[in-house]
Amino acid sequence: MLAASQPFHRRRNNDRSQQHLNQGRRGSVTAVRADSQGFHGTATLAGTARAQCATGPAQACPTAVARSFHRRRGATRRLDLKGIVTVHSTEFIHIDHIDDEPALRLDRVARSFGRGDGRRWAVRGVTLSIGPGQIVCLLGPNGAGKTTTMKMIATLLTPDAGTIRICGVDAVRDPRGARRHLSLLLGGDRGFYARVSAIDNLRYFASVAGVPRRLRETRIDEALDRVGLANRADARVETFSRGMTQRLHIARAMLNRAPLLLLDEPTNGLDPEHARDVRALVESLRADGTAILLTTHVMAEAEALADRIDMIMDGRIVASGTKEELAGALANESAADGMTGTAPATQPAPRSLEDVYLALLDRERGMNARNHGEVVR
Ligand SMILES: Nc1ncnc2c1ncn2[C@@H]1O[C@H](COP(=O)(O)OP(=O)(O)OP(=O)(O)O)[C@@H](O)[C@H]1O
Repeated sequence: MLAASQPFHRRRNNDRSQQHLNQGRRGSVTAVRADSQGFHGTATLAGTARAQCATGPAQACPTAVARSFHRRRGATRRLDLKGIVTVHSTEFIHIDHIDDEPALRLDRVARSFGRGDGRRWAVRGVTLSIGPGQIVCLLGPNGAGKTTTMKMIATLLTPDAGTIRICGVDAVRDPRGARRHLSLLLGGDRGFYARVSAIDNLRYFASVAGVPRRLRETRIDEALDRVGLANRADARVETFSRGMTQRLHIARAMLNRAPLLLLDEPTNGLDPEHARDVRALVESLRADGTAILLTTHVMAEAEALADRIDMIMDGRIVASGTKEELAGALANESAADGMTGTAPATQPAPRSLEDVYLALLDRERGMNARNHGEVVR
């Protein structure tokens, strides 16, 4: 296994051809291994790239990139190499000029509902980005704007202002193009044909998701296997428990191998055992290089999974960082307030994410109340 971001190439390993895969001036290629059969595994590539496949096809490659290799064998052209590319026994791939482009970038995104006096802002200028293999958790109280943000990213709602780019594609100008790079998991009991088997449901959704016909059965088998439902593939969905249905949702979300996965409360209503299974699945998707935006009200889940927590309140990101960074910022503020006499200097440092979250809520509500008071006076 090659170390992350390590450029590499490989010379003739059999009598077929030279094998070569290297890194460009920017960006990274991670988690690729080579053996006598060629290159295997998952290359996580950030950005766009100029790529060449000189002598042979990239076999069993699931992404648009790899499909382009099949079609344009021997040709050199500009390809989108954002997200994950699984490369098997590729004869010759040369990659240069990888631009750094996160899987998701939101810039001052805003959305309101209603008109005239009844107009209310649900999201007020959210800016965030997520790179490959990163899990960002959007945490916030009911009505904070999490689902509205998710829906805008999923192109189900149009923002009133701001830009959303998914793997470099503008989601407002080109929603169809953006959708090719994302999967949305809303979960719950709905979303499948109850009287149809799990595998036939996935066949239907694979065709809807635009998975090429020749790759569908392999993808479906892999997805069912990965979520532990291979032995229930022919069972009707109506016979599934909640946990099984949720795992089937994840299998569905895996079909198009999107580099960006949106998970809205993925363990909502699951018992601890099934919630643990779902979390393990989410972690394995991150290990593949998938960028994941997650909403949850389960603090332990956010703490266990998130590389970064973006706390949203009243449509704004009010804090962003790891639990330790958020706790540190709160402790510094508390110390500064102690010095100015606006708060006791000896407030205990919040320990769990729940403590941090509740302290941040108190801080924001206190600030809002003070600002409101100033306006009223
Ligand atoms: N279709 C809609 N019409 C009018 N208002 C809406 C609509 N959808 C959301 N809102 C409002 O936008 C605000 C944000 O709602 P949103 O569902 O995004 O919050 P949330 O953080 O996902 O909440 P929860 O944790 O309860 O799911 C709320 O005040 C909500 O009432």
